[in-house]
Amino acid sequence: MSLDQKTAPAERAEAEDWKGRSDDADAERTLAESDDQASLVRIRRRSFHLLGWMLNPHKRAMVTLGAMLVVGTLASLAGPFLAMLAIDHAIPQITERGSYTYLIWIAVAFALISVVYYASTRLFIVYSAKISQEMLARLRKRVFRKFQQLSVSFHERFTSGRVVSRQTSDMESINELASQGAEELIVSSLSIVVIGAVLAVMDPVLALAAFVAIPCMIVLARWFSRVSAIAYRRSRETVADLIVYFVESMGGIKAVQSYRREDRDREIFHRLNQANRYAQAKGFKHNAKFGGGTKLIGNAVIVGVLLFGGWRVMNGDTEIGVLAAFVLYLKRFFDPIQELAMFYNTLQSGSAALEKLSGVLDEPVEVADPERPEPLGTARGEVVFTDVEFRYRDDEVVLPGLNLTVPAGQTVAMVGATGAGKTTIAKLVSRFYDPNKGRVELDGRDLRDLSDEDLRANVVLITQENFLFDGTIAENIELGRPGADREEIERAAKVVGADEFVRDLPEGFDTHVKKRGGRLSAGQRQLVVFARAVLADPRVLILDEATSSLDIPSERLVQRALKTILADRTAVIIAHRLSTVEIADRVLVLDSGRITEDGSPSELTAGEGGYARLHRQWEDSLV
Ligand SMILES: Nc1ncnc2c1ncn2[C@@H]1O[C@H](COP(=O)(O)OP(=O)(O)OP(=O)(O)O)[C@@H](O)[C@H]1O
Repeated sequence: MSLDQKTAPAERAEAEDWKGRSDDADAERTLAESDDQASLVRIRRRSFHLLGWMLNPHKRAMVTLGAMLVVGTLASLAGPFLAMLAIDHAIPQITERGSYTYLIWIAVAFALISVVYYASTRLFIVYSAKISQEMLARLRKRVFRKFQQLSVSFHERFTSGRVVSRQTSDMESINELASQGAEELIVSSLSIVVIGAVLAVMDPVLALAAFVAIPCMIVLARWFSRVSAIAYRRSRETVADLIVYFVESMGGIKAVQSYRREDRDREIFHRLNQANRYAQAKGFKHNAKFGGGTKLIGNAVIVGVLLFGGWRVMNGDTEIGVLAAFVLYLKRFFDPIQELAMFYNTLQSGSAALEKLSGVLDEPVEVADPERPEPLGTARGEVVFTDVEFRYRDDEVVLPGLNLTVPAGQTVAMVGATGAGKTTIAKLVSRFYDPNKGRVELDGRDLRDLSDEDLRANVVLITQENFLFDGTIAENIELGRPGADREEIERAAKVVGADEFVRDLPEGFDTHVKKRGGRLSAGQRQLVVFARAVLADPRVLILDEATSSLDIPSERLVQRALKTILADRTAVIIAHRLSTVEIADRVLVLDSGRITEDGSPSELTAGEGGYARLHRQWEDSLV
């Protein structure tokens, strides 16, 4: 993990594959430079597809919600019109004939419309929130599932910070778009059209005078959309950088503290924080200019309309109630224009988030389950590599053409210098990756043709990571074979010698291991993982440096247990400690992805090869 300042830009470049069009300026520039119109079209189509998937289950509800919104908006717009009727028609009836009937009808209509407005707004808010939250929960679930399916290679390339940012800031942008954006769009557009029409009908000349301001508003709105899009994008980028850095830094907190990187990390975080602050401040500055500008234009129009309208009233060209309604409507006419420009931002960030999330969902699952898996049942455990060539993405070739047969039941130890390719072989047997060329087979079946279920039931990899999940020791062991009873769990623990330390714990097998097993020592965690593997009872067991955190007595204990555990299954042991190698039937020495020595431990020890040399050095060290 890199905690360096360069992390963010490097990651941004990495993120290109599943970025949205507007994830960052660099990405956008890359697309623009290559004039990759096809990519743009593909990304847009991908986003629309995702949007369609999100909206599909709610189509009917959306129509109902739209109707509620239209009713609510129309009801809210009725006020000034009723005021006009009251001033121009109802009040003259009182003054001329002493009749209050017209005014009472207007008051009743106003009360009814208010009730309609209240009911429709309330229903709209409750149901739109329900639907948007359902939509988001469904999307989050799908994205989570996708992240689970994506291969180890994906997660090795994309840091957890990026993944977290997809599930947080991107979801938030979509939430904003779904919960406020759509409402703003409908209410604002409807208000502009309805008010414009009402004004034009009430007094076309006065309306024309008021509409002179529209081009100014459009120019201002276009300026705002342009500058705020840049500021918005910058603030989103900086928020994402903050999340990424925070997650990465906290993920490596032990290393940060032990290497005293706190000051440096604080400095980097401070810089990212400042960048975010400036980006946000810039956005607010634009908002202030735009908000103030629209108000200024709106008020200038109202002043103009008052003067011109007053003159028209004096000349008897229009009614005073019409002028009052005009003034009331004009305010509501310009506010939506302002809201539409703001909506543009929500739309921008929402669609960028959609693009990125649709990219994640589109990411090919490199190690995919076959469409029609070959049934395996219980395997014998023969593992065969045939002409296997492998490289990590575009890096150098790690395995140039490996041929290896491990007969069922054999215990093979792999030794070799750091970087020789031992772990890579283990990952290929566990199918965390597929070979670029050649085949890896289990009992004559290509691993690519096996269902994930069959593969995981038959092949188990134990690494030195010793990952324990949040839960009790018993629950962690039970993961090996879900549904196993307590007796089986305790027996598995006994086989690897884990029962002793477990019994010393206050709650025995029901002791909570805390986050990632933090309650246990590294060696204890390893024993729990071993017990889990014993319970799983796979045909092929791969141990990658799996005993490295055990102390000598525990290792001896596990080694004794290993003899029992490995007795009737195929095993591949990767070990730096030669004591572990001793129990193997066969030793492979690896160098740059090639097998340079292959034989029983005694044969190789007796020879003159690299293994014999290593073995002598090891014996000398023991002395
Ligand atoms: N995820 C990865 N992405 C790119 N290259 C990788 C990756 N993992 C390993 N490599 C490279 O592949 C080569 C083989 O690595 P591997 O982990 O298989 O070696 P190893 O023999 O297990 O080493 P060690 O004994 O240190 O664990 C190394 O050159 C390493 O840099």
